[in-house]
Amino acid sequence: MADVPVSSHGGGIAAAQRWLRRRTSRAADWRPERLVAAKGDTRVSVILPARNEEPTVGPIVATIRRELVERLPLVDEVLVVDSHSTDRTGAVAAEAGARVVHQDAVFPELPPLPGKGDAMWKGLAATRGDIVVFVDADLRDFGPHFVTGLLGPLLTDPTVSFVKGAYERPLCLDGRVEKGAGGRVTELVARPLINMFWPELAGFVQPLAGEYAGRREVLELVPFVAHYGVELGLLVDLLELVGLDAMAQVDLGYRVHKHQPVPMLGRMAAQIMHTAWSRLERQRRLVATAPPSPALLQFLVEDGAAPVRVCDVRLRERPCLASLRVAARRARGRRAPTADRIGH
Ligand SMILES: O=c1ccn([C@@H]2O[C@H](COP(=O)(O)OP(=O)(O)O[C@H]3O[C@H](CO)[C@@H](O)[C@H](O)[C@H]3O)[C@@H](O)[C@H]2O)c(=O)[nH]1
Ligand SMILES: O=C(O)[C@H](O)COP(=O)(O)O
Repeated sequence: MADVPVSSHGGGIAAAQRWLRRRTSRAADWRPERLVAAKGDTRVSVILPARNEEPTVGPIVATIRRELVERLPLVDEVLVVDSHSTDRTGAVAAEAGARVVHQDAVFPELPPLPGKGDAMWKGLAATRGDIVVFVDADLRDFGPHFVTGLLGPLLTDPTVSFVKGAYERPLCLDGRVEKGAGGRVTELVARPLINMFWPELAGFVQPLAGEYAGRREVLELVPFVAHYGVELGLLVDLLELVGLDAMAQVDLGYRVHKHQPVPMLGRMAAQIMHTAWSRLERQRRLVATAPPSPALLQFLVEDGAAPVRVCDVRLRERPCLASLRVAARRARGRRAPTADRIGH
């Protein structure tokens, strides 16, 4: 494929390249002892959304507790949000020392929603940290540098609001390891979409990485897409809210995780496309005559047959937590005017 001449790159790509040089660091740049000194009174919460991650959630939680709670006082709370698991994820996480909440037990008055983004939003609501770190619960090679790397820019630079993990992603299938071949939805869907519509974000090496951290005051001001669109939604919304220079990325090295089957990746891709559509509409860059179809018809080859399945991939999202808290306070004020108002 021919290179595009530099002069015809939009300003967005040029901004992304400048940002890449200025705002990218490596996990090894952030010595944990230096971070403990920089932390002061800042409280740090680590949240793991987890659905059926019995084999990996325990070692991840145990490592965080041993290295970053007991050996070094860097992390103040570790929360696992059990996202409708049907295995022993919750029990294993609790045995390893995490606080565990069930996704639907947070804001039980709201209609339940499935999905990773919803689990993260519930985790944000159920924790107190000034800085919140999200880590996927299916990592096979987890080390404390995943957390310390993400905390580095946030604990040492008040102008940074959000930090995303970057890494090399092998594809490990059937005992074979293919270097750089992982992240199929990233490469085939998310990266092209980002370059087309939000080129300033093109410097994020792993825009769909599930490992990232942010300041609560900022994370509570953006909505969370309930499904796998959550990563793209957050990047686009945070770009609008805080600007590119308040975002950073940290190279965390190498990441091995549980690969999902292709039909599942198809659904993930569709959810990401719906998220992109919603942001383009919200930013008034798309005037649609009709909404996109919420259905994805898939052909699943099972036992030699090819059953057809229709999946609902429409966008569902949770509002920004800050607005929900204001609404809840108002409602409480209406119900119990005297006690509530005197106390606050
Ligand atoms: O309904 C769900 C689905 C997943 N998860 C958890 O979310 C994490 C990531 O999910 P996974 O299914 O392993 O996603 P990947 O196939 O690894 O997808 C990548 O791309 C997704 C789309 O952006 C991101 O959400 C992921 O973090 C990123 O790792 C894991 O801890 C899951 O257990 C939930 O908590 N609830
Ligand atoms: O981030 C992605 O692109 C998806 O999670 C798929 O990742 P995989 O190709 O490494 O399974």
